[in-house]
Amino acid sequence: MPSARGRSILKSIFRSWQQRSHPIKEVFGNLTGLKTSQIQALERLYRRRIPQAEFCTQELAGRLVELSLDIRRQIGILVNRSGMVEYVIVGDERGLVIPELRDYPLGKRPLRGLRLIHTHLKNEQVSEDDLTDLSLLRLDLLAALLFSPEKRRISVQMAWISPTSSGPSTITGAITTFERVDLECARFLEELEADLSRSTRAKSSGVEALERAILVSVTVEGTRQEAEDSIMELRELARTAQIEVLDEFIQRPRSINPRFVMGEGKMRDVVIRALQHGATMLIFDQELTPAQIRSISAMTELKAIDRSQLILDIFARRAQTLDGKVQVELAQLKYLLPRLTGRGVQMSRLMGGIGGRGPGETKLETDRRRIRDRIASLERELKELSRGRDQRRRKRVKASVPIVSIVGYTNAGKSTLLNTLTKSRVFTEDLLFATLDTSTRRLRFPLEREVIITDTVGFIRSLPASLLGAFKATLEELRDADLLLHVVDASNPRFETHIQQVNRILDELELGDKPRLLIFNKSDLLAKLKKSDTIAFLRVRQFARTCGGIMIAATDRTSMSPLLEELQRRFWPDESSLID
Ligand SMILES: Nc1nc2c(ncn2[C@@H]2O[C@H](COP(=O)(O)OP(=O)(O)OP(=O)(O)O)[C@@H](O)[C@H]2O)c(=O)[nH]1
Ligand SMILES: [Mg+2]
Repeated sequence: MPSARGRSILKSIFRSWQQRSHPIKEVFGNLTGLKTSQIQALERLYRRRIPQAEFCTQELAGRLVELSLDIRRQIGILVNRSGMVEYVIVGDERGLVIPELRDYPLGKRPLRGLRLIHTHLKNEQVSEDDLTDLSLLRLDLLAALLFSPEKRRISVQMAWISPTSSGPSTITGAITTFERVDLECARFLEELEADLSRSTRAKSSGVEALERAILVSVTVEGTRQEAEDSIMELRELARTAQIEVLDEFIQRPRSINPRFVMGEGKMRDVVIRALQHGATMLIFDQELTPAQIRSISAMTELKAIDRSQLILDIFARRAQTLDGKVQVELAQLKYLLPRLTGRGVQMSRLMGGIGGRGPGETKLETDRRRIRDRIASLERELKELSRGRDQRRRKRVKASVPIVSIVGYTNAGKSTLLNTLTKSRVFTEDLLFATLDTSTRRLRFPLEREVIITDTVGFIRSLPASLLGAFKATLEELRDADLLLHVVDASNPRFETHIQQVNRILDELELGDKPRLLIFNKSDLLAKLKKSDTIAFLRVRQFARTCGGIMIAATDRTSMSPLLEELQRRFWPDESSLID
């Protein structure tokens, strides 16, 4: 549970988003009940300068304590690396709320460039809430000025973020008298920042990932198991996009927070974890609205994207042919259009995707109108391309060669099957969405018989509507198919969900009544599955038996016979076996 103060920090940050601009030298916090002279005294704190070598002068510390005792509230100042006071904040007896640090965005730096020096009226030590502020806001340093009226002396306790073997964590120093603080401030911060940068880099070494992400799933529907399966797939998608996944969070609240999707407490945990691991982005398993993306990235100072955008991004990387490229750009623009509100920053945040592979930097500045024009022109181009496809199709239909289309969940082994059957070399890989473009090959049977086989883009749950729309053109070819080979990865314990999802998408494409043959692929891995997940193994075997599915290993040519026989039986039922 976040502490009361933790919550109030978040709330104050939320609130301050709405207050777009503020006069620079305003005193922050609740000033009600203060006399004008007291407010003026607080405002005068903005004129102070601290020499770079010191964290705070003794004189200024004395003044803060004095004012604090006068108004009986905590007072804090945020000081930048040049020793200038950037924020003066008034709290209450027990704490203070740091405003949004708009002029000090974090960017890629490990520390904010601001230190907090604040008074503790009751001589209490650095608290949990202090440490939360420190790590959440990544302050350079936090100093509590403690004051005991009996001794009439100021003591100091400091805390800072330090790299440790398990990631950055907060260190709290001992309480000491002001005179005995021995800190060469500028150098200390410089070295600390360098150490933190080094440790984050070292942690993420290995595969040079473009981004480091924390996955978040927030759902009110379904079981926990479903959420876990789905996030596991999101992890695979991230891997395909060469994103390093650092951690995952699943939250199943009673209702969804409309602004941040996850609850505020969870949000805080996520941000702290992001800090610890040096994450650069959050990926949500659920679709986010444009407003949610904006709120979350403003709040966390991390890029936030959803599953659809991740899939779009993968497609953008993978598109090879003109057809594929046109379709992906079309899908990206269609995804973007309703999300444009006309502000440059928001646009680039959305378009940037991962490592900025949106439809191009110059297009970022184009307005809705131009995007619409572009969509129209891409659609024309696509129509042109599909005309060529139509002609080829017509030829095939005329030649009355049976057409078999391979469909199935992504990574099921569709392209491998096509390759093995037709001895060709369509690109296959153990990543999602290896295939974006349909490939067509001939499969020859003896006695001059042949069928045409097409490989298609893999399906996935929550395929973004814009993508499905864009790929409808290529998937049009499925309409001509005499038979759909629905390839299932039998070694995947979630095979049933995959089958359902594929069936659902086929229905959506109005292909529900096409003759279909279920192919259970990767049978070579079943022995392993039997050991690791016996129940899944029994389920898949049972399923294949009851639905008349054919077990194969697409990587092994010799396992193809039952499939070839079945094809032959379906297309040339009168012929006796042609297979050797
Ligand atoms: N062990 C084993 N691996 C297989 C088999 N068939 C395919 N694979 C592997 O599964 C991975 C995915 O194969 P692809 O043929 O690219 O799958 P796909 O269905 O075309 O995938 P997308 O194009 O991404 O939708 C590759 O690493 C293949 O080598 C099989 O029978 N056994
Ligand atoms: Mg493929």
